[in-house]
Amino acid sequence: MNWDDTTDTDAAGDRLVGASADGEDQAVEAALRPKDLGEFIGQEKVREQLDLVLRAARARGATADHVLLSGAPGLGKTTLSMIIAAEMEAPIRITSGPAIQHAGDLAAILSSLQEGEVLFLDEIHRMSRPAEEMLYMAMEDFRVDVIVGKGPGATAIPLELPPFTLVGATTRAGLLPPPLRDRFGFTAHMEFYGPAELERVIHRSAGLLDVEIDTVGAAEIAGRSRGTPRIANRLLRRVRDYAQVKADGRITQEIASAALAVYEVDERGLDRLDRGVLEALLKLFGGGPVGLSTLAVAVGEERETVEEVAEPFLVREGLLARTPRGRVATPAAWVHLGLTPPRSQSSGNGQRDLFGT
Ligand SMILES: Nc1ncnc2c1ncn2[C@@H]1O[C@H](COP(=O)(O)OP(=O)(O)OP(=O)(O)O)[C@@H](O)[C@H]1O
Ligand SMILES: [Mg+2]
Repeated sequence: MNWDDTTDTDAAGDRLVGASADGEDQAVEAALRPKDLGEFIGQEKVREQLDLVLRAARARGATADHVLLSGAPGLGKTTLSMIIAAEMEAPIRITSGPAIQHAGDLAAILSSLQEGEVLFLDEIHRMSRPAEEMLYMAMEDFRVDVIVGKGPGATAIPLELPPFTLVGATTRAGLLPPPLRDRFGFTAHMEFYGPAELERVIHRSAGLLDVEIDTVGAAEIAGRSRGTPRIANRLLRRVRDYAQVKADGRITQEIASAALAVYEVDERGLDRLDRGVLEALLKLFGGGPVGLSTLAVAVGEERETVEEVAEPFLVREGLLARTPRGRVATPAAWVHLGLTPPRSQSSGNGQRDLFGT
């Protein structure tokens, strides 16, 4: 699976199905975060492996190995970092790659860590090069060289650090330089969640938000959540609003689908932008192939918005393919929009392989 290109650009504004956290998410997410590994839903392999790593470290009375968490936005990286600290009964310090511009910024943080502390470095792929190089030594030898002075007179003063656990998070593991990747003792790849797992996330969150929801109501929301707990929680809040205003507050399947129809999130989690792109591709260009720029003009969006915001999910869902000749709709796209492919579709416009003819 390739989620390296899952980028939510500002161009798309605050989408209900966007995977990045908006202001409201940030405010409520703290309350919805699972607090320990047992509460963390899904990601079985990651959970099992991490459990072993942490238990073993605890049994040895040692600081846990450095952990790298990689995965698309909203899959639980920040949540897991906090769980790691909680499981180790260690304090956690939170910072991010973009916040560390100079090696000195990092030296200041590292030198103030307590023994056993968890340092969570979000968006670790966005750290500056000099800071990254300082981090190599800190991770391996628990030591940094602080450079004092400039030019030929500059001297490096070694500084011992207490043992600590670095938890790095990245949505783009591919962008990490190998020397950095290699210094993590354990790497967890977070996958998109299946519908059953998302249902559990929704039931759990509904409980915490004190909302009544039935099984089919939760399934309805789960199916539209694009494999992402953050989106599941956000859709749940919007459905809750609707249930409160239009009904008795209880979430059923009818309420969930009526609410999400209002917000234009369809059964598979496509929103207006996604559907607009697909519709243009099918109705105006007979399913393609069509160039990205032409497609973007047709939907009245920036090229980047179509490419970075709409397409990754459509590709992941198997509704659209990027080919050397342009964008092509798959047979599933025609089915999803309830349209019939034109006859010429299967006869020689570059889609042979896709249509199996
Ligand atoms: N496995 C899970 N079980 C229950 N809830 C989860 C799980 N994973 C994530 N969540 C919920 O989804 C929300 C988003 O998770 P989190 O902030 O950890 O994602 P992230 O991977 O750090 O995203 P980003 O890349 O944007 O920083 C949280 O509020 C959390 O409650
Ligand atoms: Mg995060």
